[in-house]
This record gives sequence, structure tokens and C-alpha cells, in this order.
Amino acid sequence: MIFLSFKKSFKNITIEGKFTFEKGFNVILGPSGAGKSTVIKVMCGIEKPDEGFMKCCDEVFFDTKKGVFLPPQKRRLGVVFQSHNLFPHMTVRENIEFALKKAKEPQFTVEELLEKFNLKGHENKYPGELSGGQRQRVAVIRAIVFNPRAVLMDEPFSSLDFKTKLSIMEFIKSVHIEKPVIIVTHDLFEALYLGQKFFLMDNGKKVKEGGKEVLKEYVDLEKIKKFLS
Ligand SMILES: Nc1ncnc2c1ncn2[C@@H]1O[C@H](COP(=O)(O)OP(=O)(O)OP(=O)(O)O)[C@@H](O)[C@H]1O
Repeated sequence: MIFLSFKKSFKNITIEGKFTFEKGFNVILGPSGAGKSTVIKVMCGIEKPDEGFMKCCDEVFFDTKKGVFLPPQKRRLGVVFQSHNLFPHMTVRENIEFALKKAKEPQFTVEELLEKFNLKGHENKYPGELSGGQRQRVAVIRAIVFNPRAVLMDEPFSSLDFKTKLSIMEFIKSVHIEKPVIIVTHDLFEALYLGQKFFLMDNGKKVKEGGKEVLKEYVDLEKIKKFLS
């Protein structure tokens, strides 16, 4: 379980909230600029909060009152950013091998992952030679296979076609259900497919949390039903 409470002020906005992320899929929704990516950045340690406390699996990641701040590399979190953080000087295979080496007991081989994520034939390419969707898939593999304490994903499927998105979401569900997975998305389908708990943010604040009913605040489901009828 992750407990997070923080406040971070930028020039034009203060982002703050209290979040408890249980094992399973936690979806953070909200309009552009609401503060969703900042929540992920604060959790993984690349953004320092002005005030706050975070605990993950009984380890304190930061506690501003006590001056505790665990650096990002010591947090052992699997992270997927919008920018697909891959090592540019390593091929697809080397990027995946690097993550697998960090797992004490890897559950998968490189070949299985290349097959599962539809990357066969691209294993010797460098990230700069891949499409956006291919890069995104390598980034997702890297974040989930090294047995992280939790997985944080910021718009992880935005460049994927529908079929690939579905198969990867199914795979992620099968791998990570025993730990907290936190996903930032704008995509209602992704939220509905994966989400067990939902957090709605607006203007820097968490405005609602709960089950699927939270989605009703975010989208007009009646309007969507009309489109489908
Ligand atoms: N490093 C920074 N310096 C100044 N302002 C920042 C910084 N990071 C974020 N902000 C501001 O904080 C607000 C929230 O940004 P954030 O990226 O967390 O939003 P978001 O909900 O993830 O948006 P999007 O859906 O567009 O990615 C924005 O107004 C942004 O300009």
C-alpha cells in the first residue's frame, strides 16, 4: 500500500492531496493541467514536495518534517512517463535485458516479452528507430518486469492502436494485480477497463475518489450511451 500526502506550489498553481493507493489498479483522472503528472513525479522522486509524507511498503520515501527524502533510484518503482524513458544508446533487447537483470527471479524471458508485446523483428533497433507505440511498449516492459514495489504510469497507452492496447492491458493486469499500479489517463476506455479505484483531480486538488461512480463526475455517461444507441 502507498500512503501519500503532499503540497507542491508552482508559480501559478498549488498541487496538493492525500492519496491511499491499495494493490490493484488506481486510476487518476482529470482535465489537462489538473496536477496528475505532478502526483506521479512526486511519488517517484523527480519532483520534491514543499511539504508532505509518503510511505510505500513500510518504507518512508519522504517526510518533509523529518527531512527524509529517498532518492528516485532507491525507491524501486516501475515508472512509465509520457516521454517513454528508454536508454537511447541501448537496443530494444538491451533495454529489456537491463530491466530483467534487476529482477531477482525474472518471470519472463526476453523472447517471451518480445512476442507478447509484438516487438519481434525490432529487438536490435535503438529507441530512436522505433515508432511512438513501439517505444511505449518497451517502456511498459521495462517498468513492470523488474519486480518493482509499485508501478506508476503516466498516459502509458496513448500511442497504441486499440488491439495492442487491449492485449497489453490484459498482460499488465495478469502481472501486477498484487501490487499498487497507478495510472494517469484521459482515456475513458482505459479507465473503465483497468480501474478498480478512481481519483478525480481538478485545478491542483483531488476532488473525488471511489469506485466507478467517480467516472460520472468526469464524463457524461448518458451522452455516451446516446452515441452508442
Ligand atoms: N516544473 C514546473 N514548473 C512550473 N509549473 C509546473 C511545473 N510542473 C507542473 N507545473 C504546472 O502545474 C500544473 C499541473 O501540471 P501537471 O503536468 O501535473 O498536470 P496534468 O494534469 O498532468 O496535465 P496533462 O493532462 O496536460 O498532462 C500545470 O499548470 C503546470 O503548468
